[in-house]
Amino acid sequence: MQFDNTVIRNIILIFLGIVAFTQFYKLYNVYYQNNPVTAIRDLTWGDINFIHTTDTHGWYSGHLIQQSYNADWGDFISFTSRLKKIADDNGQDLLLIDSGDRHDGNGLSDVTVPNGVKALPIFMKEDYDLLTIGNHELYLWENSRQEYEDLIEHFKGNYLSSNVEYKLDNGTFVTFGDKFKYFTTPNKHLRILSFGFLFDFNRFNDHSRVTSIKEVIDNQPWFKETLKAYPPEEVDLLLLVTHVPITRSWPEIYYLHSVLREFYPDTKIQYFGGHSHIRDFIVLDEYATALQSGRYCETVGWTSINLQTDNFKERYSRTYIDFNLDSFQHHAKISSKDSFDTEKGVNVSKLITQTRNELKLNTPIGYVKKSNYYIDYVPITDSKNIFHFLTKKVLPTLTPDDENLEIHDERIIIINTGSIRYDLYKGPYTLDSRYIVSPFENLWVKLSIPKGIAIQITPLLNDESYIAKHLKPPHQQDDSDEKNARRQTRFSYPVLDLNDYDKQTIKNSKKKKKLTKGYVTFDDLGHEGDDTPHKAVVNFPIPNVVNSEEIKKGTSDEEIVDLIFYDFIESNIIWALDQLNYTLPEGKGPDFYSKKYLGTLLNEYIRDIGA
Ligand SMILES: Nc1nc2c(ncn2[C@@H]2O[C@H](COP(=O)(O)O)[C@@H](O)[C@H]2O)c(=O)[nH]1
Ligand SMILES: [Zn+2]
Ligand SMILES: [Zn+2]
Repeated sequence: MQFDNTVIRNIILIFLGIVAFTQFYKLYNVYYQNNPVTAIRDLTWGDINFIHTTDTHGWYSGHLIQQSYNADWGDFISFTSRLKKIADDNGQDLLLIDSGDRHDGNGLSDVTVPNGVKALPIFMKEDYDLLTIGNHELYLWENSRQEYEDLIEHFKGNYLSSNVEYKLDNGTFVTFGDKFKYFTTPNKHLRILSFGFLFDFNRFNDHSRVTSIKEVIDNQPWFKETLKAYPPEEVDLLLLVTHVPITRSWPEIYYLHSVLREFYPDTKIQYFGGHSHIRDFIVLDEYATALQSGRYCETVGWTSINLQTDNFKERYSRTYIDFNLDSFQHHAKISSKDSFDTEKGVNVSKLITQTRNELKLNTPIGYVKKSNYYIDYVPITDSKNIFHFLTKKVLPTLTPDDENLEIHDERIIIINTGSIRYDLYKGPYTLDSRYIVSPFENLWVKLSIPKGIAIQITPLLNDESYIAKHLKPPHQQDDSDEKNARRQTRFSYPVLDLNDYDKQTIKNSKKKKKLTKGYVTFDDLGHEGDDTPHKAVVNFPIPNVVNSEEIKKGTSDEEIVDLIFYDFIESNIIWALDQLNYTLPEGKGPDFYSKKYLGTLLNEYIRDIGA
């Protein structure tokens, strides 16, 4: 068989092309091994440096099935102790700050009575320089009492709370810790005046009291007297440890800042925020910034300040450190785990394991076979959305505790979406999983009202008014106006081009095989704050409330139906009825319906039916 030269030449060319491509692909991989796009971005150190945690919500075991957050509290303690050594060796200061919310959302804190009794001693192993109180320390008296009797005693003088008080048995109100602290840092001898604030939270238990920041500033003389007692020439840095979102759409920090600037026109001011569970960094002016560090031990926040430079860009740095060992060891500059571990850190990790065994947190309840169920990684209409799963499958299994209770043929069951705290992942569903997803132990109550009224409640609560806004997942409370404002207008240091961000994110997402999913944070300093580049996780919008609907077609609006909801959102339901000009019959408040918590319903559904 005669082959003409062309065919032979083509075969050789194809062969050479395959060889060249193979070589190129090998070189491409070698390049990425040495320069992986997931190369961890280094920390920038300054005269004074801060490690910040907030909204840990009991996640001290770490995330057992998420590699990106595989470090536990013992590893975190080893990490901060290594960083302290680096700071001391360089004559720099490093302060550890926590912004509260240490309960609700993890079996380690929530499975005990009272909540937190085993988790808080683990939290307290970390030597925080300053910490404050979150709203989750105030829903239940038992948690407020723990703060007052245990944490404040333990953190002597470092627990600041300028607008929250605790009621003693004799009825007098006292400060949770101290209203302010004036101190000097060990290495740079910086003189710091610090305060601790909580947002204007009104669901505090009757053994506590929150006064709004504005009320404290305007009507409690002690605050301005303190500012006058420590004039600018005696203060190198003002430090505000808060459980307040720093986002521009939440005004409280900005009011506080306007007053502080009256007394301290150009003193450096560092704010730490919390509550809305997002990573964020805001530039308030050229001598003031605010850092917020996510949630659930997914993030360790970092910010540094160079106090001497006149150049804004050299003055500040911020990093959101993924809560994992690779990141921790990278920033500690210690490649071997054995050398990275500290005795205290190892002992705390052992205590966590021992506590988890004692609490039987890994007890299997069932198995999530079919899918992951996400809070907002997929739209609410998607069968893989957890609210879709709960409203279609789980809530309809709720039955009244009293079988003699008067009930009607049709019913609507409403939950606030903020009551669901984390995605539900495929795999073993354990006692821990139940608290991770649905930790709150609210009673179900019932109102029997005309169908025409009942079907309007959910849409009404899902408008963006303030009263309803606090019912959705915290990170979704940063409303879309704020997100858009953040993307279009930038503070003048530096002016960021929105397109840069989009280009970078699209570029990153094109390297999908090299990037893990995770946070891609766009803040006032740009989009390279995350220490580990990720492929962005999408957050679809989530409403304030969702409901299951067991309503028949064709029945009239006057038909009486049962509206069932958490007692936690009773005030919001009553508000909605008022908005609808519906008056409940005399003495017909909500009736008790069931004390089978949603978490228990979920357990039974997964155990008996499977998900
Ligand atoms: N159904 C319930 N939802 C609750 C309860 N306590 C709090 N929440 C929800 O959490 C957010 C606040 O969370 P945070 O971590 O940002 O402080 C709140 O707005 C509610 O949506 C509860 O007992 N039951
Ligand atoms: Zn929180
Ligand atoms: Zn909070």
